Amino acid sequence: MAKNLMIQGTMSNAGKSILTAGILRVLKQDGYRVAPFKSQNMALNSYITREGLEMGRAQVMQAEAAGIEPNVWMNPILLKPNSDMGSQVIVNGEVFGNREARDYFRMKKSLIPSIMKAYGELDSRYDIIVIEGAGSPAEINLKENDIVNMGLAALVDAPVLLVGDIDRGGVFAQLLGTIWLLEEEERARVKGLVINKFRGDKSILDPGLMQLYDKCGIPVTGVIPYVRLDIDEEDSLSEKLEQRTAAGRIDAAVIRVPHISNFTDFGMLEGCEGVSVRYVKSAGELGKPDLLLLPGSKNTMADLLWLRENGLEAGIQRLAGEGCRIMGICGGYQMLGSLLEDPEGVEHGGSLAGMGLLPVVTRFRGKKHRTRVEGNVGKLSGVFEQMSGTRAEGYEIHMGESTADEGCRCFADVTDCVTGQQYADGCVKGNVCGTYIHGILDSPELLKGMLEPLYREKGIQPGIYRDLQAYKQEQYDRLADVIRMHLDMEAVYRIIGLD
Ligand SMILES: NC(=O)CC[C@H](N)C(=O)O
Repeated sequence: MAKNLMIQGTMSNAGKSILTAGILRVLKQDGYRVAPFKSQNMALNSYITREGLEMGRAQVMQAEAAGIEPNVWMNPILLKPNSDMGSQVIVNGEVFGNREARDYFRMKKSLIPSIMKAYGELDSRYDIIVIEGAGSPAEINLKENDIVNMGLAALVDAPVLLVGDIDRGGVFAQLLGTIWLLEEEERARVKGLVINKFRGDKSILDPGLMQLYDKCGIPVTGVIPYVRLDIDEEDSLSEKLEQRTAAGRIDAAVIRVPHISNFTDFGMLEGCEGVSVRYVKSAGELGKPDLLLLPGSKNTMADLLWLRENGLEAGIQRLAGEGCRIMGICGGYQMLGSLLEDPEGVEHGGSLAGMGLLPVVTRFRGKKHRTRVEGNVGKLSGVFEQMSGTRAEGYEIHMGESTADEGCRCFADVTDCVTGQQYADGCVKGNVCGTYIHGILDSPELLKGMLEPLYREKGIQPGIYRDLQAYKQEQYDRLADVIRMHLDMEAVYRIIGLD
């Protein structure tokens, strides 16, 4: 049986995910077999495992930090909000169905066996499981059916570290308020407090820490400074979406649709020298980019209507006519087509004309296409010629299935890594292309083939294509250094029961 430790926060974005990843990294460096766990995640940024199952990105990042392959056991429930009222509920990697918030709240408890089964799989394989909570354990209106914070801690008998965010202010009230709102036996689980995102002089903070201890009897296990690391975390990703200006010389614009999903697709591009990636929300911001990217969307038709109403669609069509390189990924690819049909009301319902830039019709159906693929880009000409034959790999997550007109060029020939089935992916017409493959731009050869002609046109030196995996590992090691320096790891080992 594994030992465990749970990281809970005083609020969302207190830094639980990163702290969990950092602790996992330190434990891994110290020679333990470790795994992350979060019973329920709410995010549109998901990932497909080797088995073709869907899970949240935060646990993928944490698995990378722990040096192991991501598995749905690490995140048995994923909620993907697809309307103002509700979410698509994914249980153990597969779609369970759409649920309104109220209905989900009622059914939550019935998911405990699935959660415990997933946890049990990790329990038998690893030495230590570091569990991440969600939001705050002191939401007194939600406590009754809790399966993510103290409810889960009790189910798996985990000691808790409670993290507060000093950057947003009121950290003493956050921590004490949370402690005071807990039941006696819940409070007894909290073995240490962590102050996160601290900037300033620690000696000024110290008297406050003493008083905090006097008031609740729980020691402060660490004061973690505000650090800027390049790690795929929901918060930092959302900050990226606010990037508006094109400072680099190749201007890549990503259309920031309201239901944007899988925006990790652009991480590698962001790291290329001489390229600036900006996110565009209105027609006025569109400008004249060198490369226009339409990202995935959890609700393609609703987002297409949004583009239509705010004038962005007309702007994109104008750019297409002017020869701008346009690439749509998944939902973005679907929008570029001629028609979208949703007879069963899977996402939006009804049918809608697409942008008409690719001869493709998309039909939504009840079954999710979910897999990893690998293959090669086809023989392309014109602005995309240099991408021809390059290796293409990544993953697919979509409800819609697209059919391209006979005789038109596909984007890539791929093999489904789960079933072994071979098929043609996507479509290319002139300077517009579309693909279902998420993570496509992480393939260095393909990215090079896309960018090099642009570097040449602009007369600038080709950029550096970094080794994404090595770069990520380096970031996790830097995170571990910060954790070792500022979190009392001896105390953490004691709390885990490994002193
Ligand atoms: N990941 C995506 O972009 C999904 C596209 C679309 N919502 C579908 O499910 O078909």
